Amino acid sequence: MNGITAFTVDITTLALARGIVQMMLGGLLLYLGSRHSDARDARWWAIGFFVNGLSLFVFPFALPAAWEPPRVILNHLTLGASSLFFLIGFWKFGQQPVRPWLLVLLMLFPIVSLTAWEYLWPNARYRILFTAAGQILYLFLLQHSLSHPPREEIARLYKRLRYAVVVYILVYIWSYASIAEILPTTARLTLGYHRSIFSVASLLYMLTLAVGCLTLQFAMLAARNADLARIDWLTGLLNRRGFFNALQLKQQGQRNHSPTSIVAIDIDHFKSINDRYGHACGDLVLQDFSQQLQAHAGNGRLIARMGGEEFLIVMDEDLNAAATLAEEIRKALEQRSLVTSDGITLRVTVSIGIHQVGTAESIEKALINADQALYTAKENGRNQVVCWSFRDLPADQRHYRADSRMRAHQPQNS
Ligand SMILES: Nc1nc2c(ncn2[C@@H]2O[C@H](COP(=O)(O)OP(=O)(O)OP(=O)(O)O)[C@@H](O)[C@H]2O)c(=O)[nH]1
Repeated sequence: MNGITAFTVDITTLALARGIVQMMLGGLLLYLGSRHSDARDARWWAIGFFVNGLSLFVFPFALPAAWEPPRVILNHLTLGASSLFFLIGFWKFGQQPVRPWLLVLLMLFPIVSLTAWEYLWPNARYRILFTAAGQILYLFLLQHSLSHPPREEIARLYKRLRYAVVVYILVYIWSYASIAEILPTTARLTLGYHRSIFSVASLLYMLTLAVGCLTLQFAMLAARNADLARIDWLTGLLNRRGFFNALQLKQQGQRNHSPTSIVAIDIDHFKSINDRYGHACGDLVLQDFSQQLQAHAGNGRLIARMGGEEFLIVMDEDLNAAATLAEEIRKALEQRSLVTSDGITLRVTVSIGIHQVGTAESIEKALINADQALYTAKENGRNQVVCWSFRDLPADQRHYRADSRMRAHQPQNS
């Protein structure tokens, strides 16, 4: 037995086996997509694997010569179509825009290839190479889409999958450059050996892609489940649990001793919105208010809905910055009116307590102090900002005013 026969693979059996395995993995993705609404986009990948499997199925069977043209057409079209489905799947999974013109371009490759080299100027070599050029374009687009992971949790998976695609692009180009006789003779292998390497590489690549798609889908479901535990479903802000987790992570990662301030916010007379207009209107107010909070305080600050109509912002800034932000939010709410689809105009105001964490003060104590300032704001007549350090002043002096007194203020340590 010489070296070449020892490594030669039965390509026909391999193609059939690969087709079957791909279809089974596609079925698994389809099952996953039908079981979880969050995994619905996995169905694009599933269709991709089925259609690609079909392109392999059409070759191993011995058919009469009359069947050759439909077999070639089916092979080229299914190969082209499968790339569309894979790309749509990755674009949707990665929350990237679907670009129809690129899909049309990709599908044009096998169509033009068949029209030109199968019918107008029959040339099997050109036909294969032209369709392969479309596949190379698809692989480049695929690796590009993998450079933008939709979430931090799956960034590593994306990176590894991208490496696999890049390696396959190299093997693919080597293989077709060999077929086209572009490579120098020294870089070429005998046909049987070459085909074996390419078939095995394609098998490994498709298996990697299938396992990668399944792993990505499970990783995304796990990440979304983790979100459910830490994100408030109504407003999309951190919930109480998410807030304390994030606070813990923030404290662990904090190296410098920048000031930390807390802004505690509560919507005034919120119960009366529910009582007067119904719970749905109350929910709408909470959602709108959360959007306002994100718009005003959104950059790098912790924003959470702690329960009911109570919200918290934690920021790495001093009391002056907290007071300015709090007053901005209060004013924005005072001037805002929300009109529901039924034409109901809803207006709310907010009471706010602010506090800068003292150097020797625990965050737990600081949160209680911010809360106390908030209740002082409620007692004081609502729709105002109260600083905890001013709580012992006469009632008309407790709330924040954009005057020099606040700017000169130094927080007390407790
Ligand atoms: N619509 C809606 N209402 C909620 C939700 N969570 C809590 N609430 C309601 O929020 C209201 C809070 O009322 P209170 O604690 O009395 O406070 P308030 O009416 O805002 O009065 P003050 O805080 O004193 O100004 C209650 O009626 C709760 O039922 C929610 O997710 N959606």
